[in-house]
Amino acid sequence: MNQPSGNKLPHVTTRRMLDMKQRGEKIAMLTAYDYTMARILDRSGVDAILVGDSASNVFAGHNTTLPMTVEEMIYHAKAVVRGVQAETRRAMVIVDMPFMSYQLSPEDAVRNAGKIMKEHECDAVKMEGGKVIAEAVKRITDIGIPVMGHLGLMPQSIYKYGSYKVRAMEEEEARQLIEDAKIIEEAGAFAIVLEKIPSKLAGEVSRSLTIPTIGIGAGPECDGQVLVINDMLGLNNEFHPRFVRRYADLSSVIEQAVKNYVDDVRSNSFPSEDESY
Ligand SMILES: Nc1nc(=O)c2c([nH]1)NC[C@@H]1CN(c3ccc(C(=O)N[C@@H](CCC(=O)O)C(=O)O)cc3)CN21
Ligand SMILES: CC(C)C(=O)C(=O)O
Ligand SMILES: [Mg+2]
Repeated sequence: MNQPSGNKLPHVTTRRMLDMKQRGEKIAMLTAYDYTMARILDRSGVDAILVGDSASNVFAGHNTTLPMTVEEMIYHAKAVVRGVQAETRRAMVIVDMPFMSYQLSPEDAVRNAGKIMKEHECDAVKMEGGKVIAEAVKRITDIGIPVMGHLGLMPQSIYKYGSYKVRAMEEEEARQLIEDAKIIEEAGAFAIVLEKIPSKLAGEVSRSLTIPTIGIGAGPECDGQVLVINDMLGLNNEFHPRFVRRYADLSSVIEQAVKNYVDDVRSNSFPSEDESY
């Protein structure tokens, strides 16, 4: 059935993600921040595209994700949604709620989640935290907005941790994480990102939940994986923690192409007659 707007719903839905977990099919997610990249990702068959607040680092050049605003997230999300709509709209588009857009109160969280959902046609929002944000997660899912959780290393809390080291290495924090995962599932989340925690713990959490876990630096026992697109394409080679697998070396490709262009301009070999009117 066609939507009244003429826009299609995504092929991958929260329901489909749950089915994938039950069938043991892994979920492949990547981040994107713009139209061009979103088109390529959707065409390539990725299951979900995360408009991450990592845009703060890789797009805007900040040191942390904290400066990102709701308006900036919406700007990126709109571009990404246009990208998947230009393709088959297969992938789900999930948008990170930025720092301080859901921590203040459940009311504020609902307002901001609603704003993010209303301004474009993304499919879900993502929020970092356990017990503390459970009420907000429940309120947001209750009004019909799918929520993805995010536990383990939570970059919006980096000033509390003081480093990007592996989380939940100790018994107490691991126990807390298992409990938080359960709480976020019960609050209504459809999936949970597990960032930079031991594989064994991620496996335990994945088996204890009905909803899928999406890991980043959390080992092979998660129900899916996510990476920042710039990292996996080798666009910023300075950032290379062990959980990043580099599938391309695009920074070298771009550097060489730009060098060639600069040489061609300087030597007057670009543009040619064919490239002129
Ligand atoms: N480009 C990029 N990729 C990411 O995965 C990412 C972002 N940015 N920004 C938001 C968060 C922050 N994330 C991070 C940041 C650092 C490490 C990390 O492993 N850093 C150091 C180790 C730090 C330590 O052990 O003290 C490293 O090995 O590079 C991991 C995830 C994940 N997210
Ligand atoms: C690393 C992923 C999970 C994320 O939250 C982001 O890109 O902002
Ligand atoms: Mg994020």
